[in-house]
Amino acid sequence: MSFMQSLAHAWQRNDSLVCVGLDPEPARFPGALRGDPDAILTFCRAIVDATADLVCAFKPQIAHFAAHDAEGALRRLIAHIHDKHPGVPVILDAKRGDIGSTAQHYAGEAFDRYGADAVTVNPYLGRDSVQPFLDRADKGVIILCRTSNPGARDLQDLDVIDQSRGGRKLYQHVAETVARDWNANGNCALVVGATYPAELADVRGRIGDLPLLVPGVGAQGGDVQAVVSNGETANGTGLMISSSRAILYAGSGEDFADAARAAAVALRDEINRHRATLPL
Ligand SMILES: O=c1ccn([C@@H]2O[C@H](COP(=O)(O)O)[C@@H](O)[C@H]2O)c(=O)[nH]1
Repeated sequence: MSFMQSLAHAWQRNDSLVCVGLDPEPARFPGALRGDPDAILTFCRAIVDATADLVCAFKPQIAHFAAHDAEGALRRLIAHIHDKHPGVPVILDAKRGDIGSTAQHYAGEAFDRYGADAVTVNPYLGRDSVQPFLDRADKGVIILCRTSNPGARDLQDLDVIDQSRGGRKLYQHVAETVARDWNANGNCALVVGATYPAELADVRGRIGDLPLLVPGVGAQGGDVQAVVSNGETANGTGLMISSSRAILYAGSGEDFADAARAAAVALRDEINRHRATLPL
């Protein structure tokens, strides 16, 4: 099944737009895990098993593994998700971007080495840098558009002139370019931060039903109601609303996985209260 098919099924099956971000920070792990040589895998696997029926996707962030020399744990975690929770897509948050010959290897890293179903990429180097990802038609390519951080304004809001369509902001140009030109295989999505609801509405207005990965609720303070009302599609889906720290570190004791589950239930229910249309 392709990433887009898995995502559509997971939205329906779990009645959820929640994406749980897997950002392990060993310093925040419960004391019981501190002596565990495989603590990153143990922690993330417990979170996954406690929340898999509540999510439309999982999103491990590669730096949180690589910084701890834990790429092997990341690979085994993704294999565990596919094995124990088939049908829940895995988005590798790697924000890759390089010239085509190198991007080819980044695509192989995400999809073949790690077995991810989708990967985040940076469009700054242009179409040829994203092409090796786009060519993997069964995989999702989730392109940075308007990110959640304060500095998103520095470049993404710059006015640009498009010869055929006049003035617009850079993120608006990215949104339209991806929806119109880069999505020939139907495998593109965009990243838009929850912390900028007006820009989220603007992007949704430019891209039809293209899925949006929306980080920034929870620890970054994004407003859930605004995200849903400004970002959902007519059938009440179209969003992967991602939260990492607010779910992973909801508890700090041995019951951390139960606390994470409770936080994921609360987020799913809050989102669903604001959805215009719930799937059948
Ligand atoms: O615009 C972006 C793009 C990616 N991220 C990533 O999402 C999570 C957010 O973590 P929280 O703990 O829920 O704040 C993290 O992995 C970021 O690298 C983002 O925040 N904004």
